Amino acid sequence: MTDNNSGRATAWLVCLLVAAALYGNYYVYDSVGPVADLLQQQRGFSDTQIGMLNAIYNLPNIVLILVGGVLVDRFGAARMTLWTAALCLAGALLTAFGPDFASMAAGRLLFGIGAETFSIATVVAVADYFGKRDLAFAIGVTLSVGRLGSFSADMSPTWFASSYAAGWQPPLMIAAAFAASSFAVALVYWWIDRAPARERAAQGIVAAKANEGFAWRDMLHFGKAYWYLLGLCVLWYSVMMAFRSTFSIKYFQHAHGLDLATAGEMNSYVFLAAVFATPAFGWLCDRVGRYAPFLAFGALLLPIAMAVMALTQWSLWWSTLLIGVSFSLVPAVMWPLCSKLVRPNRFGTAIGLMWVVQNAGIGGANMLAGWLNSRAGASAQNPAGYDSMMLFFGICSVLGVVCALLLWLTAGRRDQEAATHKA
Ligand SMILES: N[C@@H](Cc1c[nH]cn1)C(=O)NCC(=O)O
Repeated sequence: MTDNNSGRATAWLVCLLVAAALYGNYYVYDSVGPVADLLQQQRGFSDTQIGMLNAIYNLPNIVLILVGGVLVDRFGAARMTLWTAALCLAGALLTAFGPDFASMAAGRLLFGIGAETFSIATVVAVADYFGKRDLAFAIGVTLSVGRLGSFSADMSPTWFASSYAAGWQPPLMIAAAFAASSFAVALVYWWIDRAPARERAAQGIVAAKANEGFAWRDMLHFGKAYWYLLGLCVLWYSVMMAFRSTFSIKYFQHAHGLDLATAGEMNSYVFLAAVFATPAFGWLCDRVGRYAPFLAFGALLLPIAMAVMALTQWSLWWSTLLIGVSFSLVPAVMWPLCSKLVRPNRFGTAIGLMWVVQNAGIGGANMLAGWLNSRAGASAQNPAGYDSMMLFFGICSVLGVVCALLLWLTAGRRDQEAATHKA
């Protein structure tokens, strides 16, 4: 389908539409943090309630994304992108207009149920159109535009200062508007996909999906390389998300003496680096035709960054640089490589299973790291109290490197070979 010029043009159009849809989705994902203080001051929400508005996103997905992945394989990426974008819009509206905490939490729950399956559908959409050629670059482009959505949400107090001055609700209404634009773009993608979907059906891909029913059994037949990839996904995302999204700013302040603004800025550079570097690394992997060695290199940078932060007094620019490269390289390679390790009609299920464990891992790492800090009394007066958290993150990231090396040994000697031995 993608061998001729019009096929390539359609593929890039779909890639850009999916990227635009992901931008709105990631904006809503990160929209609670900037209004946290206003919610506390104006609605009297406690820290626990604000934490719950984000936690409620992850918890149901420990079970639900697997179903979402199976549904993507069964009904196709375009239909699932559209349906889940509608769910996300409903969730964002309820969060913005909910009269009390319970309805706001229900809104975040609805958004979470839609958003993770939506993300799977976007990766599968790109894989449907790009096959082998330029796949990592195209996935890198969509992820990078998604990261721009996260970055925009972080910057929204500056960009939409007047809405923040008006209170907690207008910024969440802006987030709902981004969810609406994401739905509109998903609708255009679904419309464009109708003819190519018929073509895929004629080639037997969709027919195979529909006839084979649910795929629980198939998961047991994913090859060894897939399970090493899953191990890396859980360990790497647990450290990356629990550290960078939850504890890094506080750690920079207490253990390295940065003020809040500088610590926040230092953290946001990781997002900004990923906007540019993710597609660049994807492009490089496509050109070189190797994936596993790049993945192992990206995974290795994380424990090195942890060691630099915990064991040296080097400038935090070094660890930010290392984490920025790792945060750009690993996702740019992980999802294209996953598509090479399983059959196309099981790709959604394969990502779904990875994200089930990933969500549990991120939730567990957040809780364990918080408990380790509290137990050791970590604070500005006691920076050594963060040592056990850093050791925990260090061990997880080293185990991630072990998974990446085993993956390289199993499937990566010539990555292309993996495609011919799919589970
Ligand atoms: N399961 C998602 C988690 C996420 C991050 N931001 C929004 N959702 C995931 O792993 N997505 C791929 C990624 O690297 O963002």
